[in-house]
Amino acid sequence: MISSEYRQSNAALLQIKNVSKTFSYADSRQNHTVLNKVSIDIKDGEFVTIVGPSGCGKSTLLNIIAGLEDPDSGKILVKGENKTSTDPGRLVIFQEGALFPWLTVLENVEFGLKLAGIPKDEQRKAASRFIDMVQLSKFADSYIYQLSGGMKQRVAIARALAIDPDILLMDEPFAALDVQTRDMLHNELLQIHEATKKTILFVTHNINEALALGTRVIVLSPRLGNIKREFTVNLPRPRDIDSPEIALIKRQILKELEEDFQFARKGNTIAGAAQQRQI
Ligand SMILES: Nc1ncnc2c1ncn2[C@@H]1O[C@H](COP(=O)(O)OP(=O)(O)OP(=O)(O)O)[C@@H](O)[C@H]1O
Repeated sequence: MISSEYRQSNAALLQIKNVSKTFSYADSRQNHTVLNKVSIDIKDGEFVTIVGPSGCGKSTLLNIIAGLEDPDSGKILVKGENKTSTDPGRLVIFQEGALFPWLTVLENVEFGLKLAGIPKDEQRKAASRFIDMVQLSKFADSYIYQLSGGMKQRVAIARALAIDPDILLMDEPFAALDVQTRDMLHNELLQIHEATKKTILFVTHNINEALALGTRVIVLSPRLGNIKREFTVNLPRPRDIDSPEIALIKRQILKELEEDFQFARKGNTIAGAAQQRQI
């Protein structure tokens, strides 16, 4: 829960400060610097999308923010507090919802609440509220294996919301779904954002998805291991992805990424780029 003083202070809820991460490989002499001093401030209630080509470090950044992975240097601050491990205040929803197939929808959503020691009747009340919010009330007693991919992702969203995190971290949660289901879930997620005012950080390699959802779109570059450019999208949502305004921003994003696509096609890494600059 965020205090009213904190809301009034207008400070960033989440601060990513100079985060760097390099992976080394036993079978290769080359290291791969995926994130190179990345800094982002996110305010309470913002819906920020991060877009970038496959392999640019989106998941690595999200995992570091969630406390699932350690940065080599840099810090993650939430409400000004340094965070170094996972906690229910920062929850990730993955592409595969990571649900328990042997439990029902209701039991899955109640699970985290049970772990948090919430009394049984409150568990039921909170779980039912969020199952209703993702429009799955009729399926509360269904088992996960009986659900479609889109329904599973709705359960994952309900389960995360029930725990009332400060920040919802979403790692390409709709990437495996068909286009119609994805569009439907975009609209549902926007309604949920409107209703709950949760802070959401959503990563995707899909520019349309980033532009449909985000009030701010951050373009991550694998060549820089950092932010290439940031766009504020001051257009009402739900948005018409084919509108001239969106098409204009999309062209700008593609232009920003063109260099990176060429760079990635050559199989380069940031370490390689640094070496090239020295030559
Ligand atoms: N644990 C790890 N060990 C070694 N290399 C890793 C590890 N995790 C990620 N990488 C490498 O870091 C780079 C960035 O990976 P990451 O998954 O963060 O990218 P991404 O932008 O999320 O890609 P995608 O859109 O395909 O999911 C990739 O080259 C990947 O192979």
